[in-house]
Amino acid sequence: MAHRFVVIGGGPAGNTAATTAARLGAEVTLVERDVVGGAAHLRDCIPSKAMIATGGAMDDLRRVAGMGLGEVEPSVDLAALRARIAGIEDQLERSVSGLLASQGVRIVSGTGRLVGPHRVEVTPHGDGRVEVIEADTVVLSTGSRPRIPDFAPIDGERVLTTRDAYPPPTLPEHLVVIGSGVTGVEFVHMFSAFGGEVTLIVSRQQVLPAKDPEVAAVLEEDFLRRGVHLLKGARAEGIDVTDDGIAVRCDDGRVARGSHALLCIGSIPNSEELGLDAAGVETSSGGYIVVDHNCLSSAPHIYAAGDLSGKLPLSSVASMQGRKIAEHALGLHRGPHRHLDYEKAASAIFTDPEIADVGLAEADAFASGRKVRVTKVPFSASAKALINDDSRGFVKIISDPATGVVLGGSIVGQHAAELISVLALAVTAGLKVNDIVESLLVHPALAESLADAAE
Ligand SMILES: Cc1cc2nc3c(=O)[nH]c(=O)nc-3n(C[C@H](O)[C@H](O)[C@H](O)COP(=O)(O)OP(=O)(O)OC[C@H]3O[C@@H](n4cnc5c(N)ncnc54)[C@H](O)[C@@H]3O)c2cc1C
Ligand SMILES: NC(=O)c1ccc[n+]([C@@H]2O[C@H](COP(=O)([O-])OP(=O)(O)OC[C@H]3O[C@@H](n4cnc5c(N)ncnc54)[C@H](O)[C@@H]3O)[C@@H](O)[C@H]2O)c1
Repeated sequence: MAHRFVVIGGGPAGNTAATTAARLGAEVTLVERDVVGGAAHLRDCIPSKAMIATGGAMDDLRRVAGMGLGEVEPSVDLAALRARIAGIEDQLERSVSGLLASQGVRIVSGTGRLVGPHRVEVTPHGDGRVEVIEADTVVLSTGSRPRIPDFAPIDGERVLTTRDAYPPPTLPEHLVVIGSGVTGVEFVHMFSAFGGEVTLIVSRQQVLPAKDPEVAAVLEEDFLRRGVHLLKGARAEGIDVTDDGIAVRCDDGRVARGSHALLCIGSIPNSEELGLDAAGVETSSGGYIVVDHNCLSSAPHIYAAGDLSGKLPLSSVASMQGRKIAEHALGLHRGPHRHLDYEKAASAIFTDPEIADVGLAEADAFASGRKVRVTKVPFSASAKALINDDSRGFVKIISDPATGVVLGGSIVGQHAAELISVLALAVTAGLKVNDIVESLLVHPALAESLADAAE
């Protein structure tokens, strides 16, 4: 009998686990209650990037003077933007569903939960019959949802979670963004590019508190240039909805007024209704499933992946976890294999300029006393950056001074999210700075700055 592989949740984690397991010969069932492709993925990650791309196009048009062209003042067509976002979601959902179907994965539409160590119960939407599916392996990949504190009267009109904002019913004249992590700064960038006024409530003294201060400073400079109001050292603790807008009350007595408020204060895992006790699956105090390096939970055949696993909450990481789980469950780890190393995950923040990094951070190396070589070149020395009329930012490479092996790097500037792939490959494959220096790259190209920094 084929291995019965049951997945609850069809986001990047679940659908990659499903297609990989099917390719390896398992009999795969995928249970999804909402949207195949993933609610966080298709209703946060992707639309936020699509809206940022639209804002970026507007910024490019405003910059045409620098390219020797006449000035243009673009405006947003809200209906066209809404249709663009819906079109992208539809196309990606169809493409993921098509891939699953082509691999023979059975998709069951409904809400899944464990009713025993090897049994998953699915409650369909509407009047359908409750189904119980027997499983040899279960993958829990139900993702996360925006955290909504008691003080926030979310109405989807003026007080929004991120999922209400692609785009919101009306374009904010003045948006107050609460929270300055990755999500918060991307939204500040997005709505200021659309031409609105933006206030950002920053709970610490620096936006992106987890990032390199040098990188955060470049972003703050851009925000100030755009006229963004930064309320530093303030935590939101109340939101009042008035006739003509909103007022966000902060714990230090300051009040941020605007037309709309947007919560960007993190996510919580979808774990409460999964029947975890019925299968002996342990969770952390935050509700994440406790997993080992193979994403295996405290139950020997139940895995967790994606945001639910409490590791690095990125779509790219979720997919890789899904792939590794299927390979582990179906015995591929008995041969040579590479463990998932979260420290080597590349990530990017889609602001203007973009910010991307991978591997060891300079600050972490110094904090741990590790000897590293840090080399940095600005894009102002790049012919391509000058041709593009945007020479902001830099490339920084962290390497081992003894061996030359690339340990990490960060890039701030145009196309940083694409360029970081070269360093991600170097970090994963253990390449040396000389491998980059001796690669014959295209000229003129921004990637040449990587070779210059590796020199
Ligand atoms: C604003 C924002 C922007 C982001 N941008 C990026 C980015 O640029 N790059 C990046 O890599 N990551 C980004 N992320 C993170 C990324 O979206 C998540 O890490 C990723 O979607 C997690 O994948 P997942 O499979 O765990 O969860 P999801 O994508 O949420 O999929 C989980 C699925 O499980 C389903 N489900 C839940 N409970 C049940 C149940 N009981 N039964 C059946 N189905 C169920 C849900 O409907 C959902 O479809 C962003 C996140 C946010 C909030
Ligand atoms: N481009 C990308 O890849 C991308 C984009 C968005 C999110 N993500 C993923 O999602 C993860 C979570 O990011 P996030 O920004 O959604 O959450 P986060 O938890 O990293 O940041 C939330 C911020 O809100 C602040 N905060 C909390 N309560 C507050 C209050 N009452 N008032 C003011 N500030 C408050 C916190 O101090 C924190 O700085 C990221 O680490 C990343 O993995 C990725």
